Amino acid sequence: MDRPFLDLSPCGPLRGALRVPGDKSVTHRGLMLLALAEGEGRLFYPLKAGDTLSTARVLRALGAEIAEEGPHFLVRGRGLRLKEPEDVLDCGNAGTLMRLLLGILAGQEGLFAVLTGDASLRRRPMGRVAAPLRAMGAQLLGREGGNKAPLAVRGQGLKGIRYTLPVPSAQVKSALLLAGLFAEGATEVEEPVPTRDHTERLFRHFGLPLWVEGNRIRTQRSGPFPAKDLVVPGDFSSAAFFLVAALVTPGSEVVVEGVGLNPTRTGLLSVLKAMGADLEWRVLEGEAGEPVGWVRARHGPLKGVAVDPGLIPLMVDEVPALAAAAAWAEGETYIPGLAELRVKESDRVAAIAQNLRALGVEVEEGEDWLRIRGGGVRPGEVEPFHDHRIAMAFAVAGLPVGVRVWEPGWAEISYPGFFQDLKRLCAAS
Ligand SMILES: O=C(O)C1=C[C@@H](OP(=O)(O)O)[C@@H](O)[C@H](O)C1
Ligand SMILES: C=C(OP(=O)(O)O)C(=O)O
Repeated sequence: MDRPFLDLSPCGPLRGALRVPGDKSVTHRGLMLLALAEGEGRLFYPLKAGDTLSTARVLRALGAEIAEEGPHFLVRGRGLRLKEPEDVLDCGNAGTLMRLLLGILAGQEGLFAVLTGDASLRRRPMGRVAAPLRAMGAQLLGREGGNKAPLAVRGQGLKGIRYTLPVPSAQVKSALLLAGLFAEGATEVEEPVPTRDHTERLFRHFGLPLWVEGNRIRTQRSGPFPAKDLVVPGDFSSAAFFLVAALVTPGSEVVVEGVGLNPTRTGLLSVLKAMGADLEWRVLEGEAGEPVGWVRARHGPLKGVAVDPGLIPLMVDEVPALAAAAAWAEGETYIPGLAELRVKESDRVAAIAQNLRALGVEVEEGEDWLRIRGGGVRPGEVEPFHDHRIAMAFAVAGLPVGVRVWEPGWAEISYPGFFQDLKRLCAAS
């Protein structure tokens, strides 16, 4: 069978301004909370891509009305009570959808649902949400004792628990906070290291119960709450590819506008700065409690660094983009703390190592670390391993010299139009 590919010829300087699609994490959560709210609310400038369209489809099967209004979504919520779906709920490729939805469905008393996903999602660990949800009283069954989808859930009366996250995961934290909205008593999550806090910010936006003390986040059962419009900022994770593309391509200068700059997402900026990157950014406004602004990146020399493992949860989806920058840096970059990358859409540690080697870069791979010897790449072929971030990161790594990207369509999971935007900025020079 012929596999699709895209040949990117060597790109001259990238120049110009760009708005990236809406934030994926905020879109998933905005749709879910509006589906649980009472009345109609609009989600302005959401991400409409593979993952979030899966969320819209699944929420419709659970009785929410979701209409498209140009680029926006108009959602009529169910007032906390979802409808029993008539068929299996297909979460596609979206881990965030499956894990957060398990939290919501666990507390929908009497409602039965089966969740599945594509081959990648069916390989990913769900025990991390199933175990604490069961401790709250959830009834959950699935492959490997509830660790792998397909998963069946029958909603129950839940009881709040106190839970310390064993892995830094905003998805686990969010699943428990969402379940806590339906549980008796308080639900408290302690996170040893900070992870993205979009759920907390959206709870505040919708006036849902929330207390944060240091690294402890608490909620409790909520009564019906009214829908409220929400503006979705641009996705920093999508912006990251263009920032790195500009940093590694001689003569480039790119500005990404209207992008979310939530500090629990922007760890990459600190690491790139430490590498000597010519980067500037400003927060200009807030939307739904999320800081939004612009970031400018100019090409210049980069040097290798040893990354602080504590920063990884604040840039967990940007490690493939960082690896692309490291390939062009002078000297060695050491990236520890990568255990979680092994259980993403692909084994990202292995996928990064393999693609760097395919582009002629020397790399050492440990169980949870990478050591990348920089100095530039040579033309080659990139294998996404069915993973959007790998496809985009290595398109960028190879951009200055030209690269073939196999199955470029994977980028559409989080960024429809990625390659068009890339070509437009290259052509603008
Ligand atoms: O909560 C979220 O929206 C996300 C959390 C992260 O996953 P983990 O919670 O598994 O770290 C991240 O990798 C994913 O892309 C989105
Ligand atoms: C890990 C990701 O998403 P998810 O876990 O929602 O599939 C990602 O977008 O990089």
